[in-house]
Amino acid sequence: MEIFKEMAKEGHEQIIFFQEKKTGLKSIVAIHNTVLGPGLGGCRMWPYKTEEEALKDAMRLSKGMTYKSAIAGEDFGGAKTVIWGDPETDKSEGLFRVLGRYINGLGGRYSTGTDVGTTYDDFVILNKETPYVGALPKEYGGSGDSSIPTAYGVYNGIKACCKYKYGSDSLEGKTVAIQGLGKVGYKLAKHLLEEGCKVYGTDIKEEYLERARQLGVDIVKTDEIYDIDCDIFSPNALGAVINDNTIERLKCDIVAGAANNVLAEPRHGEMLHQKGILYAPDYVINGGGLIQVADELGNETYSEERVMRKCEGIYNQLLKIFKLAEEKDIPTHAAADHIVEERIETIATIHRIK
Ligand SMILES: NC(=O)c1ccc[n+]([C@@H]2O[C@H](COP(=O)([O-])OP(=O)(O)OC[C@H]3O[C@@H](n4cnc5c(N)ncnc54)[C@H](O)[C@@H]3O)[C@@H](O)[C@H]2O)c1
Repeated sequence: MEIFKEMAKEGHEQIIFFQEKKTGLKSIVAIHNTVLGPGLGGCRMWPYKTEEEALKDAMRLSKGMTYKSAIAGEDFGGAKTVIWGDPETDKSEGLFRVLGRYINGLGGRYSTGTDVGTTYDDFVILNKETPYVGALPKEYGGSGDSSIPTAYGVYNGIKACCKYKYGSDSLEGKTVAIQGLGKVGYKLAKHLLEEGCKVYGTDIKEEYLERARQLGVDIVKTDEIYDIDCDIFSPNALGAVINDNTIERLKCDIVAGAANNVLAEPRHGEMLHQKGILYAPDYVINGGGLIQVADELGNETYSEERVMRKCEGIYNQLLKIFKLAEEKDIPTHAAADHIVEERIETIATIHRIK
């Protein structure tokens, strides 16, 4: 991979490689864009097959964070850390403390937090070496479980989709198929059932199925979720679930859920557009967690009320995106990208004024 060429193509500002022999740390921090503010993005730990795979993932994820932060109206840029290692076997106090020291050396240009393969406990350790970490548990002065605002944001986003598609944001009597009943999916199901939806759901973990069943969710087999005749299909488990195989099967009007990178490729957003299925772009509707961390890091005191209010703002942001997509006759994900790029350009212009 020609790193400088790839950085220039995707617009990355900086990539930092950290290693420390004793602890076995091999880590990459990719800072994509800091026009709006310092880089913000979680830390993923994954047993990548190659160095290049780790680097590509850091670059892809950091760019995604720029877009997520920008569309949420936050004054943070996009960045991400990856640790090249197995979260089951390679974690240690030393590893997270040395990473904390290195991140501290960036002087606030980047703040981190949890992602796939890392936990709150890892960041309580890392926090001993740097204050540049968000979403710590409440007992450690952090803002706690980010799935609460994320689920609330998705719920508000689904209401916006219904407003646009059906002319009313009432969810009463609507049928929703939820893929993944984990932290976000379960809380989302609760919001939807409270508002009179019929909810189908699936997961691969038996204990999650049982607690959802008790809530009133109709459980279906994992593969059946794509075939449910429903108003809304809500992916809250894996990425790339909107692809050539599934699009043909979907019997819904709306796709709206928390999962990241829902579209296998951008062309699948175009395919949904052609089929008349309204897609709530993932990085817009699942911004609740980012909004929470940005509030924790960007203010002297964290305010849960402020975060929940901002999550309600996802409703209007989506309506704006849908309107633009309609005006330009483009897919909704492209309309969201357009708004992000416009905001970054505007703020860059403003920052030039001294
Ligand atoms: N938690 C947050 O604040 C947040 C914020 C933004 C985006 N997201 C994204 O939302 C999604 C859900 O996040 P979460 O925090 O609830 O994670 P989670 O791990 O608690 O839940 C995901 C669930 O999906 C289930 N699952 C895995 N494979 C499945 C399959 N093939 N079919 C059905 N279910 C399957 C898992 O068993 C798990 O219960 C993830 O894609 C995550 O990246 C989460």
